[in-house]
Amino acid sequence: MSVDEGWPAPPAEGAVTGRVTVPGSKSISNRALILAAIADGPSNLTGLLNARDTTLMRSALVALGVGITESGATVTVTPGSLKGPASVDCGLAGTVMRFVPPVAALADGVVAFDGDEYARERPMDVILGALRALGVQIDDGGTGRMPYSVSGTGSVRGGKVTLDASGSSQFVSALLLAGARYDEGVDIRHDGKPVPSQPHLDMSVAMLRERGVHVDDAEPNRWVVAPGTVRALDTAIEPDLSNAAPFLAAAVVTGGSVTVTGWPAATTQPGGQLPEIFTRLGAEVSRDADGLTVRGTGNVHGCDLDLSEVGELSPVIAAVAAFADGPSYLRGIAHLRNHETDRLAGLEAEFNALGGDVTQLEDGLAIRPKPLHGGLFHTYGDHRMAHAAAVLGLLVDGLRIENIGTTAKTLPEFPDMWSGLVR
Ligand SMILES: O=C(O)C1=C[C@@H](OP(=O)(O)O)[C@@H](O)[C@H](O)C1
Ligand SMILES: C=C(OP(=O)(O)O)C(=O)O
Repeated sequence: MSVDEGWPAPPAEGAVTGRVTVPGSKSISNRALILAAIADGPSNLTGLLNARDTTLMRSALVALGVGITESGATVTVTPGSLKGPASVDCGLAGTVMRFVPPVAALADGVVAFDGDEYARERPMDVILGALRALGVQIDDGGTGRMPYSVSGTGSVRGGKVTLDASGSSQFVSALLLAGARYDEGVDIRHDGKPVPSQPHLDMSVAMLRERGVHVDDAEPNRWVVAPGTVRALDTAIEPDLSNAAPFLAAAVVTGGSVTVTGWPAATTQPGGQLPEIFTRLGAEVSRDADGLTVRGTGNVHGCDLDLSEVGELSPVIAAVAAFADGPSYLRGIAHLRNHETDRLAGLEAEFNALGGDVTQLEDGLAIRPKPLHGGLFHTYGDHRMAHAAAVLGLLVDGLRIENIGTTAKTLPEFPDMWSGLVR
């Protein structure tokens, strides 16, 4: 058996300076694919992310009977009549394991879902329970987890459903995205602690409205999707701003300057909050026609940050905070325990193994900066743990990243792009 000795994280030789172009947003790409698959005609998608999560989404939709072809930079999605039997591999993709079952419910036949070993740990009970309440037959052996199968009859009644989406916004987005195709549409109420990741909910609603679907989200914790057609739409996908985060962070911690090209003027991505977050951490942010530029000032400030809306940015922010002039508190992110790994436990364990002082809070992390030493940083199959490790490795000699290949979940080019920027 070969032992993974880890990818030597390139140390910064000085201030990291450069320009980076990141590929398409995972969250927009997978929503665009789902919505195109249930639309009233073919859609042409450009700038679609090509990574493990989008490949899994494409395969899932093709297995259900959707046509997907590629010509140059354009991916054309042609809706077909949705049919089982089919098997869907979800890998570790939350957007596949949560967003595809509500679409599979519209298929005629049985659709079986499975995924990576750790995917079986990610909660599914809320979305499976909601689908049952909307009239869908699901078999999960009573576990509320993967593997499960959805037995569709070609249509879904839909209607009212109450759920607790405090564990993941994806439970709500999943129903929103397919709901217009249900006979009665869908009327979702959330009952529980706050739903995280508001930008991702806004993204779902905005993308539905762009395709002519009527969504009423005026009442807090309630979303009503009218039954109707999802219009086909040719779409250009924005760059993935969450994947831009580690590159910008490199400027923050080394006192350098990094520009991410094509930064959208307006966005529903959580990364839209990065300018404000990096400013609070001590950096200077500017934008021009070329993109967004973050300049490190030589000082990183310890901060108390509520990251509940932007949880997926937390690992990289934690890495920046490890070099701050005082402690930082990252709050509102208890749901990170449900991500690709238990990110709070993972960040605590791995930072502390390098000599750090990180403790889990009930809903987040306390990070007290300390001198760190090298070692093997475990990623737990989590792309964003690898991003965090790479940021640490800029200033910590001898840091090696176990399974750097895990970055292929959303950015297969990460190791090359990172080495290209840092060296
Ligand atoms: O809808 C989406 O595309 C996502 C929603 C968020 O999930 P949670 O609300 O579970 O954090 C986010 O963290 C994930 O990376 C992508
Ligand atoms: C939480 C994440 O992914 P997923 O879509 O698998 O939930 C993430 O990318 O940070």
